[in-house]
Amino acid sequence: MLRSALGLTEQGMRNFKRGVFFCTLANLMLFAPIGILFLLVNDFMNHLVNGAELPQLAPYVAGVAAILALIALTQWLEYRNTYGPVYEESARKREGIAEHLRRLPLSFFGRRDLADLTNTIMKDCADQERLFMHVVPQLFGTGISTGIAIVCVLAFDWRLGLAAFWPVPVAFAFMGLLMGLVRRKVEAKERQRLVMADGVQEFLDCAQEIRATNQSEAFLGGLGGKLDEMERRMVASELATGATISSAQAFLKLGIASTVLAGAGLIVAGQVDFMTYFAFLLVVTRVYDPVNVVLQSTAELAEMRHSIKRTNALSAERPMTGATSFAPQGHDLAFEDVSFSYNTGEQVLSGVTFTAREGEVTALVGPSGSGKSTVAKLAARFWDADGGRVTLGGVDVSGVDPETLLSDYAEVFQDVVLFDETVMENIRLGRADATDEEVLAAARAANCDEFVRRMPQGYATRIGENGARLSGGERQRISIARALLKDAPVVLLDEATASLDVENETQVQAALSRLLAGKTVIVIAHRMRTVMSADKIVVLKEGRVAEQGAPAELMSREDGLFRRMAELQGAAADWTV
Ligand SMILES: Nc1ncnc2c1ncn2[C@@H]1O[C@H](COP(=O)(O)OP(=O)(O)OP(=O)(O)O)[C@@H](O)[C@H]1O
Repeated sequence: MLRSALGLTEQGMRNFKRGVFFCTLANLMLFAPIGILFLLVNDFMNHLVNGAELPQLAPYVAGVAAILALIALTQWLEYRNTYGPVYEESARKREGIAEHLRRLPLSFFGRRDLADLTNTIMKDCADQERLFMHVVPQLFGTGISTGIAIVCVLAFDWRLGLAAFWPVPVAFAFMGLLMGLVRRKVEAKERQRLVMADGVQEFLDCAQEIRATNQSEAFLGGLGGKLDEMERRMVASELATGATISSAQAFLKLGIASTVLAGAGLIVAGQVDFMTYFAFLLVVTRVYDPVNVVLQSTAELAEMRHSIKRTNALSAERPMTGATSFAPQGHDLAFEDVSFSYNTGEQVLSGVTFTAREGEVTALVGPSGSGKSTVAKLAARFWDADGGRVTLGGVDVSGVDPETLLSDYAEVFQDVVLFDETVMENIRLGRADATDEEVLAAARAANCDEFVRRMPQGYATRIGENGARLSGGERQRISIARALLKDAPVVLLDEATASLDVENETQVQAALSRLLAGKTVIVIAHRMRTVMSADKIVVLKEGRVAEQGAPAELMSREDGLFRRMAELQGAAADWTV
């Protein structure tokens, strides 16, 4: 319960308990000098009032030295049990989140906006790291040690104890009453921070389009508005937090006054001796400091609660799981009455049934938005179908672990993702254990060799963030080289569109023909040449299979849809064939 509220792993909780223990010990040790001072003053009073011997200072000095050593030891133990383990816990948590994200279905990434997700991984984890280092163990430790001190003091003299400590519950009750308001302000600030981060990310993502359409000023104006709102929310949050804490802390000061008054009254009535009164005055000057710390930290907890809630919500997302042993009978890929909708609820595929056979090229054609890319995504279990099933070699892919399944797939999509690494490493992504020779062979087969050798350091050239220095055709050939290296039995291919020039297109086609030989190929076809040379065509329209068959067969249908499309190709611009 507490572990989940604090968002800790099991090991983290064990370390946390140790941290709290040593923090409590360190705090209790800080009361010890008061005890020594009390004993010393008591001896002196005895000497002055009763004529007892002048106390020896040596034992007190030794006592103080021993206590200082003990304080140093307990603080060192507290430090060791909070700081180091917090870094480890933080690393564990980040690794856990990364591992979890790896297994989440793509539907999750569609639902969550990326700025929010980045915020959770980076800022929330860092916030928790800071708070678990500087605030939470100290909050618990101080709370416990102060509680122990209060019980001891009450046992010593309950009347003076009450006079000293009555403001403590009042201050906490006051905090409790206003915490709802503080939390709301903190959450509003955090929401606005996300809006802000979204705006900045959008600006960076669309910088080129914004400039091209002369929208920079308008866009920056909008961003400025979000920044102003952020500032307002931050001020409101700081104000609510600060005012609540200061007011609660002000209550505590009343305890000093009530102790002085009650003590004076009890002395006059002869119910308390001067030394007891003196001891209480010493305790009162010391005991409110840790309570102040607790009050301060309680407000910080409001912020932490928000960030823990978000990391916990992320961890609670259900990952995609499945069997890690996968033994398909061949590699025919079959869609059986498949229906599917994205999170929006709109039906994207309905009753889709077709088989892409091993050794054949199956071309998907249809208007923009008819569901071709969605079919390709379902084939590789990037998403799970809502109805019907997708099978590979007779095995339902929804029962197979996504990573195991994907080892049988190679994808060449239009939006090729490249990393700011060397060309060699970008190709090696196809198969991590490939040797340099194998990478070079794949690059040659994908017609990358010529343009790579023209680069300053050849295969050792870094290609810039997302391959910014490469043309569309070059990027696609790198992606084909990756797929060749992987040599998976199923290839999903989203053909490049008109962005390729003639030379590039010829090179890409030659590379593709090597990649596709003997594989189960699903191609989202954009060129007539590909469509006509496919073994089978599946025509999609509004998420349904309108027609399917060999190109010649579909062309021979008098009033067939595909035939009409092919004939009207020039006029019907929105059909991708
Ligand atoms: N991640 C997503 N979330 C919500 N809806 C989506 C998502 N991806 C696609 N869609 C919707 O699903 C429908 C089918 O899209 P899909 O990309 O499969 O079509 P397509 O035939 O490949 O289109 P195009 O030829 O333009 O690439 C469209 O209405 C699209 O808006």
